[in-house]
Amino acid sequence: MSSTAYRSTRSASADAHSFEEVVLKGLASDGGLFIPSKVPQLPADFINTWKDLSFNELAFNIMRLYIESSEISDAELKELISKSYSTFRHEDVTPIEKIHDKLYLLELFHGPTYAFKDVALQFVGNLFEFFLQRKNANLPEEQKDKLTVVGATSGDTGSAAIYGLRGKKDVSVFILYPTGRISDIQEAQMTTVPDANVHTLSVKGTFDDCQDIVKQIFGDAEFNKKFHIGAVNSINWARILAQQTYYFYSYFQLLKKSGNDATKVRFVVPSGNFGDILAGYYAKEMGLPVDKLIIATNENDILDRFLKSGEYAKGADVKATLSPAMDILISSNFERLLWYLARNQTGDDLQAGATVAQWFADLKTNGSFKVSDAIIADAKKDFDSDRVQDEEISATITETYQKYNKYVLDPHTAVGVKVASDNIARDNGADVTYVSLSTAHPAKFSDAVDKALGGVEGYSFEKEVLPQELKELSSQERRIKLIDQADVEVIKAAIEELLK
Ligand SMILES: Cc1ncc(COP(=O)(O)O)c(C=O)c1O
Ligand SMILES: N[C@@H](CCOP(=O)(O)O)C(=O)O
Repeated sequence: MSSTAYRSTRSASADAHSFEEVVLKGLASDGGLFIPSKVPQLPADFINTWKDLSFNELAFNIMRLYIESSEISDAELKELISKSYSTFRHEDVTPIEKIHDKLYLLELFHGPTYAFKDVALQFVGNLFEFFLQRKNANLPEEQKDKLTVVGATSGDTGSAAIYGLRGKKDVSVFILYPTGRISDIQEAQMTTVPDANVHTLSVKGTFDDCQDIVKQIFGDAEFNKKFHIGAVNSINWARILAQQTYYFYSYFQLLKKSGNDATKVRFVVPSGNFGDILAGYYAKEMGLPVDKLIIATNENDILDRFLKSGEYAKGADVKATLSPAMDILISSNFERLLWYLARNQTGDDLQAGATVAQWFADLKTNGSFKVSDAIIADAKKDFDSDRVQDEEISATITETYQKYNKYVLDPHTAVGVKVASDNIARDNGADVTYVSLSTAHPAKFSDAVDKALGGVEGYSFEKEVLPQELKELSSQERRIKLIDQADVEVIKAAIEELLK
């Protein structure tokens, strides 16, 4: 049975949206995020019937539970999935790598831009194209629906969105990134793409400024009506949906690799905007036997502070860390989890919407809100958290390289590995296996990797880490448009101008 009625996290009234509407709108008009109010449940014998499926077959089975076949037929969904993952370099799409008996890495960086975002954004790009082609079939050019995708990035979403959408018919994409706060390779990936439908805006400010501007643009009814704004950030439900597959796939891979020995499985997820780990929450809620989901943050630790104190507080300034893609003050996707936590208290969807709307109004006016002890206790049934400092990131990269066959971690993955290792030490030999998500290829973050490994004898970034494809980017011409004011009106004007 599929779970097809989507609603907004901030709606206090009966609210039902189709999958297509949710994907094309991105953000609800009340500022909330779309969610399936009922999480579908797995078939009772899913372990036996699903454990030997390929990545694509699993993706189909999972997505089928969330998308009505009257919206996308079986054949169409299979075709979308197969097209999306044909661009990956690894036959398993997202393989797992054993580090030691208790720790596995889930490698999510085998897609076109070497980051976990490709798993969702290759699919989202094809989905946009599918819906638009269907809508626009047989319409004269001037009546065709055109989508203007506007996204904010701290480096990885932008490149993955651009590679997912470049050259797509009837879609233009605008990516805002904070000037000087992304790595050189990330900027090269985004700005060397020559397709006419791709635009990048380098904004003087932080990622949170960019994310805020994007949300303001979604809230601007007139602009939205004129340009049909679409979302590629994880506020778009399709991102979260597509990311669920690798929790299932890695669970089954782990069962095989460990000879069915992995009884308690915990996923550790380097987290910023809370999209990646939220996909794991849905997998767990559907019935995947995950013991815990562990949020690993860098020093921008709003999520870790929340789980420890119950207060969701923006904090002071964002800190520039060695894991820049996670330098985020407000985790926009956390709102989805908050809705389920609020609903668990009363069982009432409408009441949950009113509660979440109030929390976010408080966040806007006071910079924080606090939830009850009961809600925190509920969150802790599924989640645990920890924060990692820059020195620990460097030490983890060095230690992993030296101890585990020269395996090179990217700094975000190192945040997860550090948290997993601390948990393993605390478990004191207990039978728990950790799968830590490897969210980017180390080549994307040469500064952090070189800082950790530069002094290690025999190490060479060029020879051991940098793929030829990324090496070639450095000599390509970049198109950089600087925006020296993090201001929504300035950005809107730039978008209008470029669309002309
Ligand atoms: C490499 C990398 N790791 C981790 C994260 C955090 O993921 P999320 O924002 O889904 O929590 C990001 C950015 O989102 C990222 O680019
Ligand atoms: N770390 C992200 C920030 C945007 O997050 P998203 O997952 O909501 O798109 C990035 O790399 O851009």
